[in-house]
Amino acid sequence: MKSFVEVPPESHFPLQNLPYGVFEPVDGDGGPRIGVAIGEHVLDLSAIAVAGLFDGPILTGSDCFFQPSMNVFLGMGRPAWKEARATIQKLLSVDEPTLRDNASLREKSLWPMSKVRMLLPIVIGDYTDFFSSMHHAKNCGTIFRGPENPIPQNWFHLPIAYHGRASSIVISGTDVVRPRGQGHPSGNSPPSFGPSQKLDFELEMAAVVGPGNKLGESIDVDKAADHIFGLVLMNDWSARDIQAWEYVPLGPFLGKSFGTTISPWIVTLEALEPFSCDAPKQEPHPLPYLEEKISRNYDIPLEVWIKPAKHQHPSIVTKSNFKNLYWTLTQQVAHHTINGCNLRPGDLLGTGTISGSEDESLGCLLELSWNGKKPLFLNGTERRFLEDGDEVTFTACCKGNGYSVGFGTCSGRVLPAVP
Ligand SMILES: O=C(O)/C=C/C(=O)CC(=O)CC(=O)O
Ligand SMILES: [Ca+2]
Ligand SMILES: [Mg+2]
Repeated sequence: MKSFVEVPPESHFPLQNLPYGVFEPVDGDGGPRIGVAIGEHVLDLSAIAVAGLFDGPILTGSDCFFQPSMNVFLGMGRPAWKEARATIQKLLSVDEPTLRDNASLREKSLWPMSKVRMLLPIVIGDYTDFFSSMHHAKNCGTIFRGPENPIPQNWFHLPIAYHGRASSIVISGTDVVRPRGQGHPSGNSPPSFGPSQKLDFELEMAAVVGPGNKLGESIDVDKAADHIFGLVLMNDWSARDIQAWEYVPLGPFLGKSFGTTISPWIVTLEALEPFSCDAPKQEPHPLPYLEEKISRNYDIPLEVWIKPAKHQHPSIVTKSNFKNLYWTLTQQVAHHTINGCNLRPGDLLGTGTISGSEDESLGCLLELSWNGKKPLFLNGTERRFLEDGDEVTFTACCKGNGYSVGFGTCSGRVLPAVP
């Protein structure tokens, strides 16, 4: 499978991937539109639609690619997604002359990535964050609540989550301002107040919801995959000092809601299919509404890099994998809707921090530095939590036979707190 558009060998975006995003030209030549990444270019789907090349039964005449966000297309569901993928894959392939031999259409529709700015691809009505890595749950439980019973009893029976804040989700490349807030009182003194002293990243991925469900109805776990369009990388920036003081008994609030960063390219479940793998065995057995005929995970290697302000190069701080998750995406969707809560196209479902079992595969600094007790070294520089000027970058790339299906990067730099 090869494209007439040049794809460098290490590219995350060969013809097998075709992730979706929303971009605008940097020179101000028109507004936001939907595109698909191919090598170091973006294919403008609005230009392809204007040329009448989406000519299948569902997409002919549709306005879904004339939108400034993906939501309309997301709501159309898997038959439309399959049709679009087949059309785009054919149009970009090396033996297909339609676009390859049409210089004026290529000029209008293929943008070098250096000439575009990526935007949030979806209007996110609601954002939920799960807690689905057992290693992360165990480590956080030990740190916050003690080693006796680190994982709460409910954790093995349901995918725990909290409702996150959608308004502060930003696209990769956006700076994040260090939050201010209250921290634990020491002794008889009042709570402390000021810039967070324990700012952290959380290595997550997030599912982008396609068609939703009606209020009052629920989504069957065996049909839940049809409600998931694809995945992005997600950094759930977390202020551990604010979180530890505020979260009893209602859960995370201001320690998380000041910022969440996502990567711009949504990699579809179709593109991830070759990397699907068995999900871990669940013991105790889940209740019937969470029991699925086929329980799958994806083998997606993940990395986190930090570049301190004064460093020339970033240093790697952890290597994890999506397959470390205990609860599957489909179980998360089934659980989210079992009470009749409605999901809507464009909703974002964070997986929770993806920690593995090894010291080198932990998904946040809280775990890596064991709440600041044990420093990490970034090319000689000590880190317990994030410092101003640190740039945190996540990346993920599945290795196929002679090709990669990658996510690009999800990055953000820490700015000092407002005085
Ligand atoms: O165990 C706790 O008290 C807190 C855990 C988290 O902060 C994690 C959270 O946001 C969910 C996750 O990312 O897994
Ligand atoms: Ca989180
Ligand atoms: Mg956050």
